[in-house]
Amino acid sequence: MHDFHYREGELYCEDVPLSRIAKEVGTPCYIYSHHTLVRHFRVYDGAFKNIPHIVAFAMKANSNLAVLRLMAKEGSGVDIVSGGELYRALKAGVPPTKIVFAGVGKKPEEIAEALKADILMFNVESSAELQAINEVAASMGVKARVALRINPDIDPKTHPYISTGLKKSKFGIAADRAIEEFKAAAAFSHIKVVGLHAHIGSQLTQVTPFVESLKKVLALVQALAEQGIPLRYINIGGGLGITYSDETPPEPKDLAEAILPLVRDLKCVLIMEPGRVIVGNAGVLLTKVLYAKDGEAKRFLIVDAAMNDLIRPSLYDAYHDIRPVYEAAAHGEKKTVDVVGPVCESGDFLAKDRVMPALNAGDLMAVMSAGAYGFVMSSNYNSRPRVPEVLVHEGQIHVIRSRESYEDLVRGEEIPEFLA
Ligand SMILES: Cc1ncc(COP(=O)(O)O)c(C=O)c1O
Ligand SMILES: N[C@@H](CCCC[NH3+])C(=O)O
Repeated sequence: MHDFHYREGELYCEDVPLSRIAKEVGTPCYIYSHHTLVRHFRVYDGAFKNIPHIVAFAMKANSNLAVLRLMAKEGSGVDIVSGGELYRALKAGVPPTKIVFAGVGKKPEEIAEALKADILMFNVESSAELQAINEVAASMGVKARVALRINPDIDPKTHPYISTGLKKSKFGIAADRAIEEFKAAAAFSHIKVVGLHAHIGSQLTQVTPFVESLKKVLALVQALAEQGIPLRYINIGGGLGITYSDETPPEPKDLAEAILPLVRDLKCVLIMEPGRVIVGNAGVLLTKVLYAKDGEAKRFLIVDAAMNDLIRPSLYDAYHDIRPVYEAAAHGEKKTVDVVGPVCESGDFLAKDRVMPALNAGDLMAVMSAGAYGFVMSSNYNSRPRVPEVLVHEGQIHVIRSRESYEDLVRGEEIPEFLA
């Protein structure tokens, strides 16, 4: 995260001190580095430059319009999972020719919207969905391009909540039923089978599960070609992990090195759906200590951000590094603390039993590695307005989503006449 660094004792994002953002925008807020976002995209995309490929950024990780626009400008496509994500992608100017649509529960309206936009393809997760897509396409007089998402039954060795390619998972079609499903798909009047998709999980820290999954995919691609169903696209999903604390995940070039020899001679376009690896370490959540409280057993730092702003610690027991904005504090006395928010839940914490500098009320701190699955998973729980998102670019602070107001909180709610 070298665009987030200490300079003269203070934490900066690129050339902007975080204290300036706190002053101008307030806390809590999400802060993204434009420079890091672009660099991460280019490193990933560049690793695969020797073969025909599409990077379809998994926008579920961060779907802010400005982030999507900058990705599109870099040549990225997107992996979407809902009509809402399609709407955002189109609004941000992502070309439909680079949009792929995954998810186990696509609704007929969403399928119609995607067909109308003429997206590249649907990643189909069941035979019932295939039928639904065929019906919607028939009613619109078009043919839907699809890839079947297979479940390769590979253990990605990550958190169980973010494993997606095991037999017991709800995602994809069992690999041993794939040929049968592909044959059925090819027989539909309004379906054109163009690819095969597999995504086995998120925050992967080893290359081996990717390779094992790809080997299963390639065996199927060959078997399908022999049965007269040639495929043009192979989608290996996303999932590359990042360093939150001491993980040492492979870099995109390591992934490319392991994968390219296996796919080089195929006449296929490789699609990849990285999310976290592009945006995770390009963002932080800036928060302020409201109170320090010494409880019976431990010390609590009560901050103005909470589980509704960043749910990963509460949901997955995920580790996010926390750094004081003023470096002097980092070198001061350390204590074991819980960093907690104001939400009325015991599970509302950003760090538990963390040995960290003894900060006090008014101190600013940055929750690191919060660019992926941060703001997008935030909620209004406890009627807390969602926080702003800020993009730093060439010394400027751009508010790319403003802080919600109390009016925003009640938008769409109504008290019916009979209660008047
Ligand atoms: C189908 C699909 N593609 C891509 C991704 C992106 O994953 P990650 O953010 O781990 O790269 C996900 C989420 O795990 C997914 O479900
Ligand atoms: N939300 C998860 C990742 C989910 C991946 C979705 N396919 C996380 O924060 O780690």
